[in-house]
Amino acid sequence: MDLDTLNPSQRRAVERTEGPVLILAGAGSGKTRVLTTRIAHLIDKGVQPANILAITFTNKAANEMRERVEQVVESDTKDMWISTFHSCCVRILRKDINRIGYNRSFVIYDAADQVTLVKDCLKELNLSDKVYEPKTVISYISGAKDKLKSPKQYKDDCAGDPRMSQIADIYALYQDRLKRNSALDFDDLIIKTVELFKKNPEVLDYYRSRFRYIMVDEYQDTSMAQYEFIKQLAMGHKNICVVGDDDQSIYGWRGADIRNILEFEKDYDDVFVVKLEQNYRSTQVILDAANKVISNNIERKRKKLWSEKTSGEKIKIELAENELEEGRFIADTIYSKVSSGERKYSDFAVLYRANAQARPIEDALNRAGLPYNIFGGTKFYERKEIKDLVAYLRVIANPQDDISLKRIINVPRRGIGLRTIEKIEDRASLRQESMYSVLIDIDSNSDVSTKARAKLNGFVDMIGTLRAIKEAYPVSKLIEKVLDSTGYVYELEEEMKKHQNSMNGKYEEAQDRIDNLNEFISIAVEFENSDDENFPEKDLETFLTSVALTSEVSEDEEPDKISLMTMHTSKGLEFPVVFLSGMEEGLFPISRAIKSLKDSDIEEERRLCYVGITRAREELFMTMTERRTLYGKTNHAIQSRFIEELPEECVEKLYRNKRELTYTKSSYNMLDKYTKKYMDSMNKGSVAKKINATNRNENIEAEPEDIKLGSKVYHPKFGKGTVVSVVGSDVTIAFDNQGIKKINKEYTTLDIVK
Ligand SMILES: Nc1ncnc2c1ncn2[C@@H]1O[C@H](COP(=O)(O)OP(=O)(O)OP(=O)(O)O)[C@@H](O)[C@H]1O
Ligand SMILES: [Mg+2]
Repeated sequence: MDLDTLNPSQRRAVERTEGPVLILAGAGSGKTRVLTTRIAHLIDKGVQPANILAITFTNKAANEMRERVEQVVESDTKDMWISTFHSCCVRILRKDINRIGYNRSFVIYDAADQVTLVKDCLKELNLSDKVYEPKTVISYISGAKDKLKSPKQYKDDCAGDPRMSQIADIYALYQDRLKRNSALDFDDLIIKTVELFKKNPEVLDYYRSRFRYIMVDEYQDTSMAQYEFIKQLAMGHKNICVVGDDDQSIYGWRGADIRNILEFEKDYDDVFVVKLEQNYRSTQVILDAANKVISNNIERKRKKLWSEKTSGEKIKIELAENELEEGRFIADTIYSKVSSGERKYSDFAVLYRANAQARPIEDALNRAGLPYNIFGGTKFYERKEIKDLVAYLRVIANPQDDISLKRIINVPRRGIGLRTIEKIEDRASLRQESMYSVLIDIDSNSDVSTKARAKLNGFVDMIGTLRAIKEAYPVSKLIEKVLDSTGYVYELEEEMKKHQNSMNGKYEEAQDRIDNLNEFISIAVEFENSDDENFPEKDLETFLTSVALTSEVSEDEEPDKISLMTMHTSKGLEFPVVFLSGMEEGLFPISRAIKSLKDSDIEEERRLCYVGITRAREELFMTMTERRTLYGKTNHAIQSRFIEELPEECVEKLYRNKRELTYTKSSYNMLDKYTKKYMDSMNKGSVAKKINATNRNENIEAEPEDIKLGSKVYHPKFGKGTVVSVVGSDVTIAFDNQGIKKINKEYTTLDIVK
């Protein structure tokens, strides 16, 4: 294997195979490449592939990493685990979750199932879903889980706050219902594994001795629960290598804790730290822009990044009239570069902040006849017919799943009314059993009419028959059986016949649904034929797992297509030409971050911008509109502050000759108060801006240990000051113009004033 292609720092990180290693480096510096090479190097040295565990951020990244390793090593790598946190934990749980009282054929609930379940819990607790908005409740529950807080601990923490303590009760019931349904949500996949390891040291021991070498990519975005999981596994041998970039931490809202990466050095002794400074991805222009934008963040470790690709085209900025014109600009640009032979479609990526922005871009690409793939769109799996079919499959795999059972018990309509369903539900909760158990001996239930009982028995028989054949049939055949014996396709065909001659769109709609169901059968066939090591078994449970875990990613990966995705999804990827669309205040940075008035929220948006910019290898476009219609509302758009932050010499404004962006008094008056405040601060020149104007080059960057009582320091936002106290990492500084502030020196880069 060829280590010569690596630079000396990269090489050191590859060769240091024993003990804890931390690679902290900026975008495009070869972190992922180091991990891949390190795996190959370990195998070369004679380490068994089965002893290796590598965690990546997406399934796509996992597959790429595996392919690259397979290209360079000769041994069979089938037993090596390269996967996401979620897939890795599912594999562990499928084997042993029964030890903590769950059924091994558990189902995985997605966001929509979670909402349904929370609504059920609210009903049971007599709470209004207006007061306790399900999505809000779920985000609290998820936050608690990410911090590994049980319902009881959460309740204790919330004592004295009636609303939060009520949410703790919902959380408790929610967990209880999940368990009764033999279901896990995404957060559970991690925390139940942590619990399994805690309660069953022999299981942990098995995995500790199995995974002798652990590697984690994109470590800056691991949540506390994921962090704990890795720590459990690694604490024995401590052969753990993590790579990350604090400037790319973009999942704060999901419980990811940037401090994990900064504190790695404290948790493991004798950490071998590697910094990589050469960027191999982007031109210097792109890097300058990225470095300049991110330098506006206060909470970060300062880094230098340089590239050998010195030249490079300027960043082009387009101002379009509205989102349709923006889409057209993107389509036109791509079309002209492809038709001139300069580029191919797969060289391009169009990134956006919110999924809803994709539609006008898609429209424009469709109109121009340009091929594209959407990544991260859950659209297909969110369709009603697909969710119905998946619900059937889940009930067949695990009849305890009440949420799925309720979804399909009367779909297609078979005369089972809401009243009957409620009675069954009541009885189930009285007997503390699943609805299916109640259905099995429905004849002993005199509340339900004879007629209804007959229908319910028919349903139970059908499910029973499908359950009986599930082992004997490959999944794709089983699906055909389901579609057939439930009458699902029959109903759609009838619908088509009924509307054959009408123009109301119902005919096409039914046809579309049948097409989608057939497409789902092809997904099952693909699953049966694939040799994806993350899903070694080919049974129904594994298929459902693969659907739950991969539904974020588009399956269709034709070679030459434009990629469309959110900025979040683009992490870790690279493209020759990148468009960052919707560069507008309120969209990017997103209004939630602006309104919270917390610097840390804007900083997270800025890190996302840094991720977006650094995806580009050669050319970068940024687009914005004057007016945008989104979520049904039309608004004046204001250029994003991130565009203001770009170095002027790196930018070319394509709209310069058309019209400069100006705001009239009336358009200003239409802005919301937050945007006005931002505009005002830009016009007047905020304090921060003035202070930044002092020449930084006069100062020298301080290591945390250089900061002592009496030191004269320079802070990028607050300016010059004098240290008046140091307690651990907390430094109190009296600033010349900004009063006294307390700052954590580990998370902020200060300069010493000469
Ligand atoms: N030593 C090297 N010589 C030549 N090319 C390299 C070298 N190291 C990395 N590269 C290339 O640079 C690009 C960026 O590398 P990689 O994706 O590993 O960076 P990264 O640090 O993981 O970036 P990100 O932070 O965006 O995930 C890749 O195309 C990779 O093949
Ligand atoms: Mg990477």
